[in-house]
Amino acid sequence: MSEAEASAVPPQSKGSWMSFLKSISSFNGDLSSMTAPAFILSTTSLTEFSAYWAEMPKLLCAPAKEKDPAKRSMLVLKWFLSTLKQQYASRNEKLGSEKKPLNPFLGELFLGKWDDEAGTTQLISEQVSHHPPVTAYSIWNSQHGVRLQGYNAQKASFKTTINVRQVGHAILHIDEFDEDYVITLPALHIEGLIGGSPFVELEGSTYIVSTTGYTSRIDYSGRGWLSGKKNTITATTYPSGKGKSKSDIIYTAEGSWTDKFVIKDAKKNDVETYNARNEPKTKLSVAPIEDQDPLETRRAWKKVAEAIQKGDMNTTSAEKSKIENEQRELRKAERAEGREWDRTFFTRAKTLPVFEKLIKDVPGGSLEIDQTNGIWVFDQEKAKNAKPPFGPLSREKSSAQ
Ligand SMILES: CC(C)CCC[C@@H](C)[C@H]1CC[C@H]2[C@@H]3CC=C4C[C@@H](O)CC[C@]4(C)[C@H]3CC[C@]12C
Repeated sequence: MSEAEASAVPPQSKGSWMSFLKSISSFNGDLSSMTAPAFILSTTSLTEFSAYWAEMPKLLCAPAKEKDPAKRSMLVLKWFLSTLKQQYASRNEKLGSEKKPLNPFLGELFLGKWDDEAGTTQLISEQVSHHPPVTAYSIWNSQHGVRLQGYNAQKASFKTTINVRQVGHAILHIDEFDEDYVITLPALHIEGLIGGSPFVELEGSTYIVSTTGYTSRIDYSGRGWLSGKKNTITATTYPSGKGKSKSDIIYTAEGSWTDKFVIKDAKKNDVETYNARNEPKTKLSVAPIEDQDPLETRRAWKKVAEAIQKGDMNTTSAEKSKIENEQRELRKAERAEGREWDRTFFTRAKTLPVFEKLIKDVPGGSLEIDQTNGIWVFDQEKAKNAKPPFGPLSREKSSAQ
């Protein structure tokens, strides 16, 4: 980096930033094992990221009201594209750069709900694995009969920058039509590392494959690519399955996932426009910390978050160590008793039939069970029986009255 180039690295952190950059050029792929300088640490744990899927509940629920399956797949595409800005650019916008999230402990929970014109939309997010780190979530709106569930892990590699491939998927279910949409997750890399203000750029392609017989493919590109513009997306929706042709495109989407995009039909008429800058978000409500269970993320990480906020690295690492030691003890006890940590809301499944069926339409798509410590599904029984203060279901009831 030239002297003249602007740097977001605080003067007193220059040295630690340089050694951090050096250390990642030889790291082993486990993002959680990376140690980073204080100014780049986030006070938010990855379990909270699941909320990005539904900060605009209206868009998530919109497909459930559409009778035509082709239009429904277009509305699912619109909702998916609308989540990208929250997922991949919101820390940037709020904090000035991407930051290193807290690495969730096994069993960590994040519970909340959105109340707005779409009714109540519930969120349950749980860290279902620590080695490798895997976060599972279930998001549902009973009034509209939509349910989203999924889980994800990250595989990182270093080649000029941090490159991250996401392992995992999301599945959207619409009750009214008893249909499913399997959603794959984009690969990303980090830009702006040298200057100390990292941000995410998406790359490659992802798919939304549906039991209705329509597939959307989304292509991501950035500055160095054909379009030359950052955060570019182009997508097409086409019929899938035997005897169908991918070139029989029924919808296209084009634009930017942080700005505007347009969806057109086969006759090139605009059918939907979206402006990420204007779209109103609904605030997620989370129980006050004192009412939360000790497994809930904001309660569990409170002291660490406060120490990070103050820039107090000694307390940060002391409080982090407390959590890590406690976790080590728990694992030790489980091993000694020959059992495994009982996840609060999710269970391991042997197979995932819908996924296996639909993923055939995704080039190279597979469950990669070995990368996620299993197949994770939301367990309705566990959720029903969850005792307060977990009771997101009881929280749902009390709020509906
Ligand atoms: C910022 C630099 C210094 C450190 C790198 C931090 C890494 C661990 C961060 C940067 C961007 C982050 C990703 C940003 C967005 C998402 C989408 C979400 O649905 C799952 C987690 C996932 C995939 C994050 C995983 C962790 C991540 C890859």
